[in-house]
Amino acid sequence: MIEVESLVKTFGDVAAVDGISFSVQKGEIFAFLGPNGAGKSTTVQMLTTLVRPTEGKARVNGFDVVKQEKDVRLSIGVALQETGIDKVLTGRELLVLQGRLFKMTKQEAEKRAEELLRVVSLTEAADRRSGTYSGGMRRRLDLALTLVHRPTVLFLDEPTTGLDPASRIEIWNEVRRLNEEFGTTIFLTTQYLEEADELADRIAIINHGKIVSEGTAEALKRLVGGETIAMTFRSDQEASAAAALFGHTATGQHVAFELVNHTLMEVVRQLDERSLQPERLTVKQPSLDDVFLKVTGESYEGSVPDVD
Ligand SMILES: Nc1ncnc2c1ncn2[C@@H]1O[C@H](COP(=O)(O)OP(=O)(O)OP(=O)(O)O)[C@@H](O)[C@H]1O
Repeated sequence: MIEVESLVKTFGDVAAVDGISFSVQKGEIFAFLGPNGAGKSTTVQMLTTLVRPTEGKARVNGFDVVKQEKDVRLSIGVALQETGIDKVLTGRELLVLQGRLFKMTKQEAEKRAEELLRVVSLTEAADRRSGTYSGGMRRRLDLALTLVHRPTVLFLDEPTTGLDPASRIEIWNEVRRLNEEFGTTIFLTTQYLEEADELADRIAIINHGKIVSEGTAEALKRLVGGETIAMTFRSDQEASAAAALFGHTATGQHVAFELVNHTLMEVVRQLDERSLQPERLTVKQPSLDDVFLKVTGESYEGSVPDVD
């Protein structure tokens, strides 16, 4: 549905997007994950024909984004970072208007509005002015507006940036629903590792205009190794004895190692057999933060503003 080959966009000396290639299959949710200024919006703008690539090729729904921009536009839905929704009209009125812009009859547009209000759970608020909606509701209305003409590919540029945690979860549910109910292919950008992890079938990490890693969340996490176990014992002696059982050394009362050669159950059983009881035991899964650090050498935290 989306094929991108060596795509480049430069602004003066700045390579905002620096030779990226990837493809997104039909029905997939694909996330572009990266910090501020990584090149996410510029990529979305090229794929949605709003910005012309400097070099490279991209096709969306089989249409070339430069040579067939009109066909691309008619087959996609786009929700950009800033929602430009009129505040005076109601949610329903805006949806009907959008349908009319896509040349639907009044009846068709009204029927479609009703359907979409249900899809994004705004039926009850349908006849209120959209200016009275919360941030989350406005984003949901924005999603509905992008769906009026039944696009097969949907582009969402940072759909939850600036939203509170509860509204973010609402949006996630809607995005999943669209994908499941209509089989819509979704390309989304996000600064939030958690969001990519929650929603995406596949993730590409973008940094300084380049894709630095790509795969499922699971595969990306495997890059940085497996689970790690961390234990704290009452004494250094106990910690040393416990560590030695698994071929490791303790640091004071602490023992930590990756669960490569032993399962968690084996570790617990062996400790129990020798009456070694840790005071604390935690098992940590690798996170996408760990992946980001590994593939970019930079910490993800600190590059992203807090939402709440
Ligand atoms: N119109 C423009 N003119 C000049 N430079 C630009 C323009 N648009 C983007 N850039 C630069 O290109 C780089 C990538 O920007 P882009 O907006 O694509 O990043 P992003 O990953 O979407 O970040 P954000 O989360 O802040 O939107 C940045 O360094 C940005 O300053």
